[in-house]
Amino acid sequence: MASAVTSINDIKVLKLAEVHAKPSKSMMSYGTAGFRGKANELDHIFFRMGLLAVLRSKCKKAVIGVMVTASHNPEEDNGVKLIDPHGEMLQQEWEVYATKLANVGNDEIIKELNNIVKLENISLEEQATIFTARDTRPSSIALSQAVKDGIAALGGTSKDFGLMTTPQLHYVTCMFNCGETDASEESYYTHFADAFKSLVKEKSDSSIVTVDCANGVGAPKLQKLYEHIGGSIDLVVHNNAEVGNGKLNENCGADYVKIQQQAPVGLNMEPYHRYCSFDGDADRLVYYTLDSDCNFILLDGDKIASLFAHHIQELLADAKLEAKLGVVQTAYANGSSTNFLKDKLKVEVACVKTGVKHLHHKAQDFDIGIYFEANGHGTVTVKESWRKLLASKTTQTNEDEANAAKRLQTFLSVINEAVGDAMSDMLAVEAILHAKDWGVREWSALYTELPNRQMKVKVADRTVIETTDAETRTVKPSGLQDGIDSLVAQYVNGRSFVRPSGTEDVVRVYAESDTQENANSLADKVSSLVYDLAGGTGEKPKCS
Ligand SMILES: CC(=O)N[C@H]1[C@@H](OP(=O)(O)O)O[C@H](CO)[C@@H](O)[C@@H]1O
Ligand SMILES: [Mg+2]
Repeated sequence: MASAVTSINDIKVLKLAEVHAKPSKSMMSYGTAGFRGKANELDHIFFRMGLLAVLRSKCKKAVIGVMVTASHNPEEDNGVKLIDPHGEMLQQEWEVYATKLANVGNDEIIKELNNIVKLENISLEEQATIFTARDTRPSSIALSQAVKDGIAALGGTSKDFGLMTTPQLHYVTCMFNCGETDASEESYYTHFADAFKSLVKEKSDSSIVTVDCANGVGAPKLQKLYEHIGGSIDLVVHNNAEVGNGKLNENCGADYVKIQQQAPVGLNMEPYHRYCSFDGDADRLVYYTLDSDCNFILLDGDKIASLFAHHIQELLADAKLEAKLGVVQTAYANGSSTNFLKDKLKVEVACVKTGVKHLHHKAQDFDIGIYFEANGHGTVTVKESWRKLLASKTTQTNEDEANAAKRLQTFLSVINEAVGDAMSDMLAVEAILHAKDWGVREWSALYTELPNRQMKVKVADRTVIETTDAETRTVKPSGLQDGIDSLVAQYVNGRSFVRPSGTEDVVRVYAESDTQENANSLADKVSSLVYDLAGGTGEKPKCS
């Protein structure tokens, strides 16, 4: 353990800050999921996030996680995010400190740190422990070291878990702070594999799942999970950089499949067989298959949320249990999924801004909150008070009701509540399909998506676009929203919105309509409008 400190050791911090010097022009902000950018421009940010994690740990008197990953971004990028004690994303007020600390000159670092200490009333005598982990990017090793240098500079202790998926680091951070002092990667596998094996005792004929791991950290970790699961499921790992020569996220992974609406590279699909994709740090999951005419069918985050809601609702009814059940989505959710949840299942649906921190927060308003981004990032949260109610139901005399309560309890234990987790969500999907004796065909028939299209527009400065109403409408630049409104009015079931990305240097355009042709055409027209009114650069984007 490092010795307690009563004031910031200026000399030590400044010496290491020189080693991890900030390029003079660099200005970055803590975005949708932490800092992201070109890996070779980020060294100072990682060092400073090590510093910040120490203050956060002292402030919360708990272990804090720091994950080194840029998720679905290209291999050349990297990123860093802090994980709060219960495995949640960093509290939003601290994102402001993170941005400030990332952008000050080296000479102002000490002032900024002292400022946070004062504002948050942090006792520097507290011990600080930080868990770190990284994805498979070549740059991640050196950038993890920069984080550890930051931790050491402020006298914190770091424990490096090495290669891990993002949800694994969330899980071990949460478990350790909940009192499981031997929380480890191994305890992650044991927990989820045991939960799955008690839900699925025998594999069914249709349970071969081919998993595209995006050539990322998900591949070796899924292999390990599979070793713990034994004979309950057949998994085939595809796009594993350890055995092939594929590049991280290149023409593969959940983001590629969702946006391109096509299979990842090298996958030969058969009608109605089961396929899914993780993203680069394995916190997103999408399923897909082919129909009998070999049309590509995507079962994305919206379909997963709908399947979860359908199943949980059934178990609640069987157990005769009341619960405030809600689903949280973003504007990217397909209109048909929202209608299905509201009109067919009669479930409350909330729409919040993009970024799981917003969804997670809102989900906690419900006894059982299911949240998913359409891209496949999501999970289920359960209120502690309601969990107790469920536990008491499992011991009631009515056997059928008690058994249904037990099934729900076990189902909830296969979910990683701390954060969306591709591996645990995949187990949850497989457990539901097994319980219902469904294949992808039955699952996909829950509702039919409205055709949609997403596009990216490059502009000189994406901050010229400002949004409101959970990012569904723009307020700046002037004329853009009016233009979008009049285009949307020309399409049957038209819907479109634009927002600056928080992880890439682009403006995202989303469009939905009655046919794919119309969705493409609306997306093209809105993209062109963004290009003209928001300072587009390079070639005008076109999807059709
Ligand atoms: C449309 C879309 O998929 N946006 C993604 C993407 O954020 P942007 O702010 O849109 O770049 O990355 C986030 C982090 O992974 C994820 O939470 C979010 O859903
Ligand atoms: Mg990710």
